[in-house]
Amino acid sequence: MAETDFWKGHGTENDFVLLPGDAEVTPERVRALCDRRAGIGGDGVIRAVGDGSHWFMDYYNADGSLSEMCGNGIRVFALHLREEHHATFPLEIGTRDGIKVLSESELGFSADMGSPRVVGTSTISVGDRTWPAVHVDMGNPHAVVFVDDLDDAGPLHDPPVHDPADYPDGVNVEFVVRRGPGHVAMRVHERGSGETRSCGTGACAVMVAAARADGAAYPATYRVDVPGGTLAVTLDGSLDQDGRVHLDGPAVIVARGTTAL
Ligand SMILES: N[C@@H](CCC[C@H](N)C(=O)O)C(=O)O
Repeated sequence: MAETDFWKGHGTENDFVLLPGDAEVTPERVRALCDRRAGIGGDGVIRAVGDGSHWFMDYYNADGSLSEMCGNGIRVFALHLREEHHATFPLEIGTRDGIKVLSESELGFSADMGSPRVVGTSTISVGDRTWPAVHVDMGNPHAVVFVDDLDDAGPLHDPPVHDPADYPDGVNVEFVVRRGPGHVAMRVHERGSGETRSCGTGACAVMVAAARADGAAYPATYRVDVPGGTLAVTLDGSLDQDGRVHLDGPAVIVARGTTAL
């Protein structure tokens, strides 16, 4: 594979390898880059496709599969564009789920994630345990499972079992506990990446499911704790009136270099 520049970054420890727009990307190359022992290591790869004024986040999961959207990745991508390409904000970024607008914030960056869709209910199983799940579409698919304790789901070495009729393209599964009013904590098993330290779209799905269950008054902001840190998620209006979700959190670049992987 031809040598290419790379950057490594994370948002609440959901970590990504960033590549320039002319880098060749194949599923094999994504897997090699994301390998935590033989590669750089990451939950996904982001290719920065653009011409200096229009940008597209070309996102891949660690197993080489595509996803429509990545909420933590888009903040890291925004930081990369500011540092390496002099991008100014607010900034429109294209994704497979359409255009997202990124703004600078006290925490780092805030992303307008659009209007969520609560599709219905489903079930999720791990081992001999089965829970009801709320199906939330954030552009990518999520199953939100309220549990008594975050350890209830066990070590999550294998993907939780979902109903393929509800999720024909697979699903990201969030296990959630309540910590207090407007405050939840979650673990996530990501489609294509396994258990990760955070998931931005997952935090949005969790907030939407929790606020809906709480009968929250809008705008509502929830603190969402993840193993890798804390995110703030705001729903600016009711779901019936196409309220939009805003995801706010940190972004960090930790390394840059070249790789022939
Ligand atoms: N970690 C991401 C979500 C990445 C995509 C996901 N695994 C999928 O396949 O939909 C986030 O921060 O949102």
